[in-house]
Amino acid sequence: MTTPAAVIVDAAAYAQAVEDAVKASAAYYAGGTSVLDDDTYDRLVRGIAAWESAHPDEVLPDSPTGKVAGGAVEGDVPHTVPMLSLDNVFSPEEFTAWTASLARRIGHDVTRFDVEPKLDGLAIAARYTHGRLTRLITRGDGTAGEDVSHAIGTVEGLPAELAEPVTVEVRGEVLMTTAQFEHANEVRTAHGGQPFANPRNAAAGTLRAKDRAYTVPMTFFGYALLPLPGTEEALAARLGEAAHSELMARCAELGVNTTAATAVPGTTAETAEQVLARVKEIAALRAELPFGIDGIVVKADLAADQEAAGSGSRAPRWAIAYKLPAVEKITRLLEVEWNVGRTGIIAPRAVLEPVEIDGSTITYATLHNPADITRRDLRLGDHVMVHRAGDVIPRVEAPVAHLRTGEERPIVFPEVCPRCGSAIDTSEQRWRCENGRNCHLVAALSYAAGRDQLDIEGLGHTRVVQLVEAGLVADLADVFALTRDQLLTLERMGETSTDNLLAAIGAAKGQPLSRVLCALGVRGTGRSMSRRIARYFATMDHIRGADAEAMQRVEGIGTEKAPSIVAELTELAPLIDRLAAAGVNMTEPGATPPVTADDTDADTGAQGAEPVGGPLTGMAVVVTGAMTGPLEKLSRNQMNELIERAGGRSSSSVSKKTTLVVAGEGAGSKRAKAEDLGIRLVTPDEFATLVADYVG
Ligand SMILES: NC(=O)c1ccc[n+]([C@@H]2O[C@H](COP(=O)([O-])OP(=O)(O)OC[C@H]3O[C@@H](n4cnc5c(N)ncnc54)[C@H](O)[C@@H]3O)[C@@H](O)[C@H]2O)c1
Ligand SMILES: [Zn+2]
Repeated sequence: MTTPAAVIVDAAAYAQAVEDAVKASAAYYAGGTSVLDDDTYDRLVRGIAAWESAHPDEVLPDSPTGKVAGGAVEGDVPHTVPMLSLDNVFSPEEFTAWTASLARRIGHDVTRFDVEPKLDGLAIAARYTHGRLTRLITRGDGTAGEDVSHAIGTVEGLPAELAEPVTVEVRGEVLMTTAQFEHANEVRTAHGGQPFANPRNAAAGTLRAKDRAYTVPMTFFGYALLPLPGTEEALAARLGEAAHSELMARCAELGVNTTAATAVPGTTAETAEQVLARVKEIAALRAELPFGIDGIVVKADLAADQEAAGSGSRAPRWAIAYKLPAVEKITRLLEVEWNVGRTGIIAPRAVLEPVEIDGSTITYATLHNPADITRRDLRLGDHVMVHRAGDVIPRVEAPVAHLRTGEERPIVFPEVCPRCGSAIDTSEQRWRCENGRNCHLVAALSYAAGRDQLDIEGLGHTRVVQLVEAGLVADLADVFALTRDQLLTLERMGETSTDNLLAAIGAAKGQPLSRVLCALGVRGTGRSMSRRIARYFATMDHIRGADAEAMQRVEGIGTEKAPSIVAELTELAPLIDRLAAAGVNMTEPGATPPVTADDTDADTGAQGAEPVGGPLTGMAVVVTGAMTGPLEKLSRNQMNELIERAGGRSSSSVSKKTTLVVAGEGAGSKRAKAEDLGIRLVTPDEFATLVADYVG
């Protein structure tokens, strides 16, 4: 489950890797500003360890291996008992091997195990004198830590006063819950500071910061309880003999927060199998926990077993961290897309430089809502911490602000609905298209009525919204059923505009099949594809009769597109029937249906659709510049329709395959390219003469 170690090829690369790791580690523990994500750091250290085991004589004194905190941290407050790190296992096999070696070391199977979540924060020692919290100390290098008593009062779960006036040290993890992290970044950016990349970094940076103008809460979970020099003798003896599970219960009695209060309480287990079953359970709950965990800690429960196992300089031998795959990686935020959901919610989505997290390549991540983007101070081009756990949709945790170059750009929020163009309701955190559930309908109808489709003048966006809101249309066929009386009930709809609109709707019924097809908005069939399909099949009946194989005979439709077009047309069948019943034209002028196998040899079938004998037969034509003369009023789409009626193929770019370029006034680069390639050029007037029989 781990990513491979970084490959170190020589001594110079090794020295560089050591330097990089120590630097990253120092930044990580000091203020949570490492340039590496944990997975990358761990890979680097595994690479260093691999090189060192092959070159044991060349190990550098600075090497992070075998040291608490990679040797990058120091402290001046000595610990009574070292605060160590933990060794890792990554699989059930490695775990079972660990239990076996521990059994060998202590001379019998471990009597009982504790299984606890491995909280992803920082270790801290909290000293209580006669029940009062007097000192907070970081882990440091394990022997001595740093005094961070200034943080007393900001850590939930670590009471100022215990339930009993005892002198003890509580050890545990300080972290930020997801909610605390969000809050911390909000407060921080509001004060002009830079956001933290993730909760772990936020806890590290916050714990060590002194004299902040603001305080942000953190949370503590205890996982050890031990005597101090001032502890009453009997109590010290009891603590020294107690099993870990008993100490945890004692912690809770004293008023200290422990994992007992969470969805993943520490439990005990008798066998390695039971431990592994519990590991699975905790791993499955990981994605839903309100705080981060990076593994499961397994400990020998009994003090006697722990004592028999002893400790190394970096880690105890009676405990192990069963690591879970990394759920966070650093990558770049390339773009933000705005998608409109079924209910009209407009949700931002991050487009990322692809990054692999736990075996999956992540390209998109949710950003929740616009306020969230502002709160996180995210910018395009930012390095971002991306989080993905289980099957939950990946999310952008925060920018990695200390990696900014100054080239980052602000994220532009949409001013109108990106789908239907209506206004956006921004009164809630989640923005919503004012058309709500009708957004899709408004977009679909506006598109169908557009100039290049049914070209219904007077049926612009505002009018469509009005019709939909009045409940007069629920699909395209309803437009053709509108009555004069219905239209007259609408606001700002006088007699003249009503009659004009009805006339335009009437005229739209005569549009060629290619435009009717385009108006249906079948995915993968824009203007030119709709024309090709319509010219090939000539009638809607033939189009609907085509299976995927027949559909593929149309130029540009491959094995992927064909079935989806066929399927969508089947879905649209009731709508198409109603359109036809309303008198909408379903044939393509000038095209002849393909000859089918029923009529003649199957072999000739494919040729059937090519319009025969037009003046542009076999030609690839590009139109550029402004049209004049008889062609003046034609839009580019209408020009393309004309070309295809006359037997040619229309294209928007000039290439070696182009046979003719119609260059009007103001033609620029396309004309120049045609000249370069020696392609035949004609003026709009010459072209109009050439296709005279097909104009209008
Ligand atoms: N990104 C970076 O640049 C960078 C640099 C250095 C270290 N790191 C990360 O830090 C980790 C190694 O450092 P480490 O030694 O601080 O921690 P560790 O992951 O090796 O584990 C030891 C720590 O686990 C914690 N812990 C959580 N729950 C516990 C429980 N129930 N019982 C006991 N301990 C518990 C304690 O703080 C303890 O000190 C690695 O995962 C590494 O990726 C990252
Ligand atoms: Zn909309």
